[in-house]
Amino acid sequence: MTSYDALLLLSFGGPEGPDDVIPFLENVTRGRGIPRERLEQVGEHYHLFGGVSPINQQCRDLKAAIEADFKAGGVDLPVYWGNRNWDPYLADTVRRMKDDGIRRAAAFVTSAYSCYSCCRQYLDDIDRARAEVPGAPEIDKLRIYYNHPGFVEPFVEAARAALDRLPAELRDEAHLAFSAHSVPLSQPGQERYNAELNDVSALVAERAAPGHRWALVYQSRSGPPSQPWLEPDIVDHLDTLPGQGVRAVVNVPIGFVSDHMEVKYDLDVEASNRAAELGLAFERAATPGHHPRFVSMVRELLLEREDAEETGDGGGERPALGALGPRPDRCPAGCCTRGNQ
Ligand SMILES: CC1=C(CCC(=O)O)c2cc3nc(cc4[nH]c(cc5[nH]c(cc1n2)c(C)c5CCC(=O)O)c(CCC(=O)O)c4C)C(CCC(=O)O)=C3C
Ligand SMILES: [Fe+2]
Repeated sequence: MTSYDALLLLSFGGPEGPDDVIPFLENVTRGRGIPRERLEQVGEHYHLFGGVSPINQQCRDLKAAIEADFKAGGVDLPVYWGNRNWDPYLADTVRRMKDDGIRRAAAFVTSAYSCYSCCRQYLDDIDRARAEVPGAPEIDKLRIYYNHPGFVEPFVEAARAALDRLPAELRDEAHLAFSAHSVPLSQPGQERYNAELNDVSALVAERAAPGHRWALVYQSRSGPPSQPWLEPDIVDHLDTLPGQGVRAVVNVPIGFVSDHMEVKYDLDVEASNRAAELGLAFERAATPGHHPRFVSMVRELLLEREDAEETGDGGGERPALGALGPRPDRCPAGCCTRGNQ
């Protein structure tokens, strides 16, 4: 028996053709003070890929994999999918869930960390969508999972695979550059975000490439230059490496769940081109995507939540690797808002 009657996959959304690009970017940046030139630049990244972001197909693949895993694991729940910034918009999905008679859903968000953009903003999305739909189901976000074995293990495997793709004579000395989406230093939760990223990067480095040098760096910053964001940027970081005798780099996009546009352009085009200019061998590790271990984590998080409800506390096993321990089962009121890290 489960106390939930559906799983909601909640994601960012992305354009699916050239005409979607600008309206999508306007949705993402509404009220956020991102310079117009930056929007046009980012629009060009999407146009290089025919105006199609990979993220929606990745959500379809993940949804199908979760459905298959639920079926095999004896969890008899429908899976719905809704986005913050593009069709299927969350409010439309919530309306459909209500029409289907769903009363209480658990939400799995395609973002693994704590910070305003990663967590609170999705909670706000849920509140806003529910407010638009009278009689909307209750929707509970599952816990933050950046240090869950189901997130860490696929990265360890992917980092090893990327190392193996390097020329054999450079493999043993390769430098690991872990990267995550930058956020403004003014963003609530950024210190915690940085600490979580450091913790899990250390873990993946130690397991995939013990003894190798590594660094946590950032990418995809978008604010005006006057505004401080988390640094260093991956491209600036690459520039420093040849001077330190580094000849090969494995880039692990530890901040992301799937190979979406920030990975396909900012890493596979921009960072990879800079590495080539610098004469560095460069391999980018895959993100979890719909890796079976990542997919089974979704079921484990759901069952863990149900178990906690039955026993009336956060008890039971809550797997978490690294030094920081599991995040609270439910985000405390005000987490990742100003004044609360
Ligand atoms: C922390 C974080 C994650 C990771 C957590 C998570 O996954 O949620 C993330 C993911 C993503 N970011 C994405 C795309 C964009 N993010 C932008 C802008 C911004 N991101 C920010 C932060 C993050 N973003 C911030 C602080 C901004 C500034 C505006 C604001 O304060 O909100 C912009 C505007 C243009 C620009 O880049 O300036 C775009 C197009 C896509 C979709 C890619 C695709 O289409 O495949 C994904 C998954
Ligand atoms: Fe973003």
